[in-house]
Amino acid sequence: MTAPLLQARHLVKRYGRGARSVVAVDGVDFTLHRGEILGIVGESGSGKSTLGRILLKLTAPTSGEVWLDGSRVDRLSERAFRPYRRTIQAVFQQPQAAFDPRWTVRRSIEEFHLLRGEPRSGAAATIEALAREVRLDPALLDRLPGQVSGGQLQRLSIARALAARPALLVLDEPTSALDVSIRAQIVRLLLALRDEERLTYVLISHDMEVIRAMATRVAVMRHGVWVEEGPAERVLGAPAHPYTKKLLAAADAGMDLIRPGRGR
Ligand SMILES: Nc1ncnc2c1ncn2[C@@H]1O[C@H](COP(=O)(O)OP(=O)(O)OP(=O)(O)O)[C@@H](O)[C@H]1O
Repeated sequence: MTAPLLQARHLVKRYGRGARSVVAVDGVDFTLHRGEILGIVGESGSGKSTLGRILLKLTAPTSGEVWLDGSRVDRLSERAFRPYRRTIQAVFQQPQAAFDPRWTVRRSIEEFHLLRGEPRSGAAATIEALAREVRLDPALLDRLPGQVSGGQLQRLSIARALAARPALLVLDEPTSALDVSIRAQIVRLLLALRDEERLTYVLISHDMEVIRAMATRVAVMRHGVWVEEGPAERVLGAPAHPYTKKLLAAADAGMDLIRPGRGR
């Protein structure tokens, strides 16, 4: 068996101090192997995004460890972490955040590509190939972010993440801002890319349908704690924890019990 791609060891994140502090992540442990899709579900405020941000090194854990590709990375300086920025990339709910509204999407992807240390020569061909990878006409690259649809912009943000040739994508509510009809297309695209690019995903979603369609493993998070974790079929088909049962029943009844927060 190959070494795990990602490991979390007893991660804790506390925001603030004293009586008013919030423990957003409360002792999370897991090991993720290549090719897996780990779905993380839980109500709004359960700590899913905070966990994703710790993995991406966008926020530091209060305690605990993150191991990427066999190396401990949570204590590294930004400079020392730079090579790992290629390994782990993110796709967020609002694709607009990945693009400068004044630039063509080509320029935003190109800048990102250069930031990742890729040479300028060949960048244009690479970026057009990336557009095709996400099943878009490269002509769209010359538009501003406001001149493409939400679904197209999410595809472009996936292309931007792929520009780094990552091994792992943290997908934080990647379909939640999209129309229902577009969601299925993005799910199909992400599944196809996982196979084509041998990717591994951490998938944060409040949408049980998306989790059902994609996850190979599911973790259920409540108040910062993983109350249940296991193979997707088992957790979704025969949940053991009462909270998981409650979430699944709410999803079956069409209730949006775990709607994600917006605008943070
Ligand atoms: N920067 C911050 N400062 C203080 N508290 C925060 C901060 N970010 C998140 N929190 C708090 O930490 C807890 C977990 O939030 P988090 O956004 O990780 O949950 P979530 O499960 O992703 O929620 P949602 O689905 O609504 O995005 C919440 O109580 C939230 O209010």
